[in-house]
Amino acid sequence: MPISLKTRIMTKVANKYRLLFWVIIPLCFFIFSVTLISLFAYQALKSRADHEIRSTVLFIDTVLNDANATANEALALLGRPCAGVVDQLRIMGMKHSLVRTVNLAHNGMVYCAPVPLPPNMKPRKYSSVINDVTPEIELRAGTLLFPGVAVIVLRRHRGNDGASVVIDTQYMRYMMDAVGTDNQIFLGIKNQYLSPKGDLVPSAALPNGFISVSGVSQRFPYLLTINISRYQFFDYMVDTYALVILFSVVVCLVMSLLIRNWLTATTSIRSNMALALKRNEFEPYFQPVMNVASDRCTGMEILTRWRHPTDGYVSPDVFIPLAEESGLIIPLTQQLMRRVAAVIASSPVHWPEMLHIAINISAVHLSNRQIVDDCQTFLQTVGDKNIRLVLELTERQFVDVTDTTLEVLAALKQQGVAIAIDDFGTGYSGLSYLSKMNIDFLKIDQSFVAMIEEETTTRIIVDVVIDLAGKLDMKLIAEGVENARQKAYLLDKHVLFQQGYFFARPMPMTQFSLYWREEHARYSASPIAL
Ligand SMILES: Nc1nc2c(ncn2[C@@H]2O[C@@H]3COP(=O)(O)O[C@H]4[C@@H](O)[C@H](n5cnc6c(=O)[nH]c(N)nc65)O[C@@H]4COP(=O)(O)O[C@H]3[C@H]2O)c(=O)[nH]1
Repeated sequence: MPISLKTRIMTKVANKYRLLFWVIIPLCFFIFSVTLISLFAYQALKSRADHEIRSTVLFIDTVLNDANATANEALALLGRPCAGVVDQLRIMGMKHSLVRTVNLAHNGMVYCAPVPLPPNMKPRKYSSVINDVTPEIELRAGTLLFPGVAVIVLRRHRGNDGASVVIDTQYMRYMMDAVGTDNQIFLGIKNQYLSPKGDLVPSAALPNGFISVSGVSQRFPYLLTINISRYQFFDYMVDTYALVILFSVVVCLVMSLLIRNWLTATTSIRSNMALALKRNEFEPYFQPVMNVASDRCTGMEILTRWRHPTDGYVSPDVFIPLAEESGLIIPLTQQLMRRVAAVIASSPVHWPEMLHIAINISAVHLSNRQIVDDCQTFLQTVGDKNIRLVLELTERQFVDVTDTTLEVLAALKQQGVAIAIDDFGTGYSGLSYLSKMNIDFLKIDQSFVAMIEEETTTRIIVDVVIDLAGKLDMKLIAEGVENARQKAYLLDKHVLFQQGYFFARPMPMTQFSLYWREEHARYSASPIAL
């Protein structure tokens, strides 16, 4: 059957999109690793900011505690004439490096300050809030004497009188920097924020961070906020995880290269396969199956070989799965059957006993009624050459036993075609599956035959497989027999039909014709049944 237009178009489209994988898969991997790295960086920055805030809160609380103690001390001076206490206020201010001045107020108006107020300036009125427990704090852009330098004013009240302590924020900001942060810490009191530069920013104008972390003091009514910008975040990520990012880029490139090479190879195999079919590049090889009791050839397994004109030998383990995937397996098998039938038909040899010719078919073939016609054509072509056609179905592929499959199997049986399960012991078939499919032969997989020479415990597996096959009452063929010990062991277990390099390797058509003639000449006398 010629390769259908649909198959050709589908193969072309599949090949085209397949190539995208070498870009998509590494790209997905890269996106995944960058996402993971970003999550790590996000978590690391967040917990670093948390830590910075906790340390800064501790520090500011200490400063405010000192200021609060000073204010409490100053409260004791309330009511006394300013001239008598102003020196004490000065000394109190000097005790703490961050305290700029200590003032006393009466009826909400400052009446005593260490530095005389300019005569044209009225001191600010005290807040009406009277709270003896928590001191009141307030941010100011500057004082009357130093208008451009932001301060915190802490007040303690006694009725409408009170003491206020003015705290310099400049040192506080230096100290905040000393916590070792690159992040921007804002100190929020009431509706204003003190920026790291010393400006006062209203809450609404606070810049939005990509990551925002806040913390409050348990003791004083203020808030600290760190806003980490997107730029800072990426900067940190690139700085900290540069090696990991580089590593994932290298992995992506290598991955992309490997996938690309693999895809190009398989894609070229795929597209070459259609051409190879047209050019008859697939060749049947013949591997004899022996009856070891009589040492005679009773069958041949047909194995496809592809010798590409430029790429050389391509293993069936590579091109058969690709042919199955792309739908080329059916035309490939049909071509093979035609060629094998033609070789047998053209040979002058007429095999004295029934010779089994086993063709490998894929599971998909059984759900296609075309196989019945193909077998019919094969049998008609070989005519009276005394050939029994065997279809070998690998156990590694699952066959969905549908009504069509059963119809196909019944039709094949009627034609006298036998069914063998290849690679028995490695795949899907359960007992009910085998009985439904009406199987004639089981081929013990070569991996079990290889176990024969291993330790007794491993060899038990071979015995179990042989026993199971025997109990299923099917004829057994062992494949992959490579030496006399394996042959003898299998014979001892009554596995008479054996195939493998020990007897003969798969051979091309020319060699097969010769082999066939020789075998025929030597053994045509005594009949053997398979
Ligand atoms: N180590 C060892 N190997 C041995 C020995 N005797 C035979 N072999 C190899 O074992 C494989 C037996 O074929 P399989 O199990 O049907 O396994 C086959 C079969 O499943 C598949 N295959 C080959 N030709 C076709 C085909 O035309 N159609 C389909 N659907 N599958 C095919 O490809 C598989 C591999 O085929 P090959 O490479 O030809 O490999 C063949 C054969 O060359 C031995 O003594 N020792």
